[in-house]
This record gives sequence, C-alpha cells and structure tokens, in this order.
Amino acid sequence: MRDSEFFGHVTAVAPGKVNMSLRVGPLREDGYHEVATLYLAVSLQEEVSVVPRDDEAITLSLSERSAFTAAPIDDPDVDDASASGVPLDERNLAHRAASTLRGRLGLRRGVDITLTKNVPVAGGMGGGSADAAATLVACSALWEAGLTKEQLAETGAELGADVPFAILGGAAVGQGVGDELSPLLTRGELHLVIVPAAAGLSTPQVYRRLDTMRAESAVEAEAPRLDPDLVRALCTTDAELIATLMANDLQAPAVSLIPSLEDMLDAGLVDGALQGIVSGSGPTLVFLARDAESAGQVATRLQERTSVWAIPVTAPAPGARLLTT
Ligand SMILES: C[C@@](CO)(OP(=O)(O)O)[C@H](O)COP(=O)(O)OP(=O)(O)OC[C@H]1O[C@@H](n2ccc(N)nc2=O)[C@H](O)[C@@H]1O
Ligand SMILES: Nc1ncnc2c1ncn2[C@@H]1O[C@H](COP(=O)(O)OP(=O)(O)O)[C@@H](O)[C@H]1O
Repeated sequence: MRDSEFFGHVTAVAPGKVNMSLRVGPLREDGYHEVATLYLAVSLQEEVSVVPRDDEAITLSLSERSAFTAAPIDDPDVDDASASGVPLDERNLAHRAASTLRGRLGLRRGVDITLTKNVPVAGGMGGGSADAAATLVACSALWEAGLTKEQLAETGAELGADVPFAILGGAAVGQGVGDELSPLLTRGELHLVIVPAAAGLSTPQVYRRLDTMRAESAVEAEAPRLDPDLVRALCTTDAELIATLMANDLQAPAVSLIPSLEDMLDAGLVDGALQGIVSGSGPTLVFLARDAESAGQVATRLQERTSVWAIPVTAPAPGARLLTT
C-alpha cells in the first residue's frame, strides 16, 4: 500500500503574495496587460487538504478554521464568478486546478478538497492562486504524478497569472502577464503588516479602471519596467531603501474605487511604518516595517486607533509545499 492511500489524505500549503512593485503596461488584445512586478511571498498561507473519492466528482468545502470568507463589493460589470465571494463549485481555482491536473494526467479520479483560507479574499494577495497552487501540489502527490515544480507551474499558468509564483514562493521578478518568473536570491527577512479591507475588489475591474484613468488623462502606457535599485534592495532586504522605491500602478485605480484606503495608508505611516501601498489589485494594504518589533507596534497601534485587523507577517516565505503525504 502506498503512503497516500494509507493516510487517505494529503495536505499542502501555499503562500499569499504582495507586489512590492507592480508596473502595468498597455492593454493587450487578449484582455491582459504586460506587467513588470516584484513578487514577495508572505507568511500568511492557505492550506488545502485533498481526500480521494470512489467516484469522479470533485467537491469543495471551506474549513471552519478559515480566517476569511468575505464577498467582494457588488459591481454590475463583474461576472458572477468574481462577485460571489468564494465559489464552491467549478469556478473555484482549487476545483479548476484539480480538474486541469487530472485532465493532464489522463485520470478519472474524484477528490474532496477542503480549503482553509487565511489570505484575504479578493484582496490582491493571490489567495485563490495560492489555493490553486496548493491543490496542484496536493493532487500531484495524491495521484503520484511525479511532476516537477516547473511542470506544476506550467499547469498553474493556465489557471491564473499569479499561480506560478504561488508555487515558486520566495521573491521573484514577474514579467509577461506575471507568469514569467525570475527567482531572486535574497538574504535576511522583511517585516510587513497586512491590513485586509472589509470588502474585496475585482482584479479585472481595477485593471479596467486604470485603463479608463489613463485614457481620461491622455496618459500613454509605456512598456513596464522595474527599478533595478529596488530589485537589489530586495535581495539584501534593505527595508529603508525598499521603502523609498515601492510602487504600484494599480494603487490609484484601487483608491478611486475605495477612497477610504488613502486615510488608512496615512494612518499606517503615522503609526510608524516605513511605507505603505495597496497590495496588487487591492484593497488589502501592506505596510513595510523596520523590524519585527516595529511591525508589532504598527499593527497594535493601527488596531487600537482604527479598529481594523492588522496582521504582522514575515517575508520571503516558501512556495507551495506538502505538509503530509
Ligand atoms: C493584479 C495581480 C498582481 O499580481 O494580482 P492580484 O493583486 O489581483 O492578486 C495580477 O496581475 C492578477 O493576477 P491573477 O489574479 O492571477 O489574474 P488572472 O486571474 O490571470 O486574470 C484576471 C483578470 O485580470 C486582468 N489581468 C490580469 C493579469 C494581467 N497581467 N493583466 C490583466 O489585465 C485581466 O482582465 C484578467 O482577465
Ligand atoms: N479558491 C478561491 N479563493 C478565493 N476566491 C476565489 C477562489 N477561486 C475563485 N475565486 C474567485 O476569485 C476572486 C478573487 O480571488 P482572490 O484570489 O482571493 O483575490 P485576488 O485576485 O484579488 O488576489 C474571488 O472574488 C472569487 O470570486
């Protein structure tokens, strides 16, 4: 009897991410934008358990240990899949991951998937992508597929632009639509504070708002490019220097959709953060702190003064990996 059959389940984890820099080029014909981004995996992670079934069904449930299940704000422009919180059907990225991998392997096996969501939903931290990454890793082990991380990342790229990074983890430059990764060798640790918002934002909606804002101000989008000083500063985890170079082209559109984010960004700086930006497409905010002690203080002060939830995290964190087999 094989290990996975003996235990009957496999559990994998995958990290949420922040974009320490996100530069967005013009809208392409395929509806995507060319990006140049500096991904950083954080210690907030999703957990996915898979149990084999006797039939071919793929089922999904949310564990009671989940910290987040919130739905995003209503938007008539947004399709159902993005407007219904965490869908527990074939629209869920974990479901799609299991189904895509099964198809690639030519298998007809079913699986029960349980998600423990610790990354804010629709928050710009790639929680769904982390679920997909952890599902690929867990199902690959359960089905004894013998695939490399690179092969899993290839399959992941079919599911979403951020999925390959959730498999890789650590720190990386992302190009193309965000799926062409160059891993960075970093030394040291960064201390961040994550501030989730009460409601989420739809990623396509934020990209669309950027296009509209650019069109209205007659700004021609240029080919996206990362500041090489920022990449160097990240490799040496030089928090002071990173703080001066963090940037996000999706911040202005996210703030225009949720104006109160601006006040919260100011509050974090008043409370001692070196810098604060919107994470990816938002609305989660990420503050960079000088060290662990400072991150704890920023989080405590923000919570006391504004009654938001502020979570100190560390980075870089490892990519998707098995907890048990
Ligand atoms: C903005 C970023 C920053 O890392 O992530 P989030 O902050 O949402 O997590 C990414 O670009 C999002 O990645 P991800 O959420 O995986 O995107 P996908 O599911 O592949 O695409 C959702 C939609 O976002 C838009 N999109 C995504 C990526 C990209 N480079 N250009 C785009 O215009 C497209 O409208 C696409 O249909
Ligand atoms: N496993 C999943 N977890 C969360 N949301 C998911 C998942 N699968 C699909 N979705 C859909 O994708 C949207 C964005 O998910 P998420 O990855 O949390 O945010 P973001 O793209 O901002 O990082 C959600 O609003 C939801 O409708």
